[in-house]
Amino acid sequence: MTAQLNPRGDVAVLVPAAGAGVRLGPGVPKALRPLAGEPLLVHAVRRIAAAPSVRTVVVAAPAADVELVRTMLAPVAPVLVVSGGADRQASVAAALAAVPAGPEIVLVHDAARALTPPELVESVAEAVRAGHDAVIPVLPVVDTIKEVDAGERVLGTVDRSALRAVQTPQGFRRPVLAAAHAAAGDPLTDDAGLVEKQGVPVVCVPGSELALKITRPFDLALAEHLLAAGA
Ligand SMILES: Nc1ccn([C@@H]2O[C@H](COP(=O)(O)OP(=O)(O)OP(=O)(O)O)[C@@H](O)[C@H]2O)c(=O)n1
Ligand SMILES: C[C@](O)(CO)[C@H](O)COP(=O)(O)O
Repeated sequence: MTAQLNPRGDVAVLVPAAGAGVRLGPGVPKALRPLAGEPLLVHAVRRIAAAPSVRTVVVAAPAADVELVRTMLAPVAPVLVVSGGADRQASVAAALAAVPAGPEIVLVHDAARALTPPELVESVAEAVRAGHDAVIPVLPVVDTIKEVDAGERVLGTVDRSALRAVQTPQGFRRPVLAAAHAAAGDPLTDDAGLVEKQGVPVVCVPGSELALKITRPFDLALAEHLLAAGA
């Protein structure tokens, strides 16, 4: 039987969760590290599953932890779990290959963005449903940005008014994401980048500060505080 959430939903969410978390410091793979007593991945999947449009969730887990992740997520939501790859792009490709027939909108969402609210999942999906091929949530850049050389000498100041910090979930019409991954070459850091290479327009929607990527120890501490404050 296919693992399904809302059978009337038109969205599949791919959750790359196979990263090591090197920048977070030594320990188990990042998606399995505890945040307020539960693994990051549990927080992430619980919020995805609360989005009414979501029909299918496919998690790309660390290769050695596929069974562990299946057991861990069974009480949270019906999900498919596959083995992730050597980089994020390979993990997304493995999850994409496991999406059953049905959903015509595919979102890609980092397990590391564990506090992302279901409303952001819905707003990205809705923008794809409204006719966009590819949609990314973004925030304005708040710091002054300098370009530097290899010796950390400043070459100049970048005009930040045209820059955006990109989050996930990133949403795509399913054939658009499939074609972009089929044509993929060297790994890129996000799926929109693959789609851009195909010449497909990518549009932005407002992101959420709660969708921060837990990357360094400070981010984990911040996420703990946000949860304690009711996020
Ligand atoms: N081989 C990989 C590498 C990353 N990811 C996932 O891609 C997301 C974004 O990656 P990032 O936050 O950079 O995680 P890590 O690669 O684990 O971080 P680091 O570079 O610090 O090791 C994470 O949910 C991570 O689990 C993945 O599924 N497979
Ligand atoms: C996809 C992403 O979350 C967009 O900001 C990000 O690029 C992934 O992080 P990584 O550290 O580059 O893997």
